[in-house]
Amino acid sequence: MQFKNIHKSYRVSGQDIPALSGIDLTINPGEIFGMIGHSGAGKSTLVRLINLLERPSGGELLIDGDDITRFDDDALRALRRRIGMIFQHFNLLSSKTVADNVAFPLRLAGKKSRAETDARVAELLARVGLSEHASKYPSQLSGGQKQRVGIARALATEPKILLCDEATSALDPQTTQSVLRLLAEINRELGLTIVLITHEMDVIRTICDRVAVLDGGKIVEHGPVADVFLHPKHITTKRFVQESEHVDENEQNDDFAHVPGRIVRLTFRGEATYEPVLGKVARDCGVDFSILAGRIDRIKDTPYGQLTLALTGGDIDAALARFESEGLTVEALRDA
Ligand SMILES: Nc1ncnc2c1ncn2[C@@H]1O[C@H](COP(=O)(O)OP(=O)(O)OP(=O)(O)O)[C@@H](O)[C@H]1O
Repeated sequence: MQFKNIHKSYRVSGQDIPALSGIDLTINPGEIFGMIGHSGAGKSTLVRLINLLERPSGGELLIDGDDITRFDDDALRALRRRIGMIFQHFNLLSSKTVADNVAFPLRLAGKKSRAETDARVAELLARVGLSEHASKYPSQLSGGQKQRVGIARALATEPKILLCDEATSALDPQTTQSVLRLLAEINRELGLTIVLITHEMDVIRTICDRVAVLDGGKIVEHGPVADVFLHPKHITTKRFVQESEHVDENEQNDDFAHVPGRIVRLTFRGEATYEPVLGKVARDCGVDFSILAGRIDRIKDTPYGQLTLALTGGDIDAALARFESEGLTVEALRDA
């Protein structure tokens, strides 16, 4: 999927108000791509362009090499069957049972017999863990269960792409994790491309391979999740990272004002996270360290650690060079 210089404006009271400007982006088949941004950044607009719920005002949007903005009605209908979507508020039909909600897109497509539809619905409900709830109505389900119905319905027509519009924003943290696990499993097992938008860093950190940060209708930073979030460059990305880590960098710098030594941040990734590098290098170089801040976490399946250290004594330059040669990233936060 390729966005080429995509622009989108909305006409409001006779004026064109830009919502997206100059979006250039490639999303690879089979990846989970996240878009993060604050309210009004343009996330919903961007995701809704992919199935042409909104039309771009300019630029090209290629899927499998075809510019979908030029599709006629038939091609567009076929495209939409290849793209499933789930929503923040689930958008289930309240007067239909769980099974009928999931069957709905199959009946619309009109290609399957009754028996085939029933079999497909049973298979989808089993996949999302709702087999026992087939004859319930949406009002009898929890939020997480409703989103599972949404996922089963979105998968009914065997899409290649799944769009998730703030799909976990109405759910509590535990339910969010279980829905994200289900999405990751679907991505792995069905090879589906997932594009999700969110304002929550943790969602991106948990399942995305790559991320784009949107601000004011533009992509301000994008790349592999670990690169973008461990070494954020743009102020908006830095704020998302700080919010998710509950860290106020200014406050922290004030706290460190009275700590002697050179202050550095070390980032460990993958297997290096569990290596006893710190002690070894400190000993070899005669450097003392105090740990000022730190966290160990995972980005998707990869562990990482970040430590803020004050270094004193010994050969600090040699220690920093050793850290780098051991594969850690070293950022100088304050010279002595
Ligand atoms: N149908 C519309 N008509 C007019 N303006 C719109 C319309 N939809 C979105 N906008 C405007 O376009 C900009 C981007 O909105 P969009 O909904 O894409 O952002 P968002 O990042 O998804 O925000 P949120 O998380 O609040 O939904 C905003 O300034 C919004 O007011």
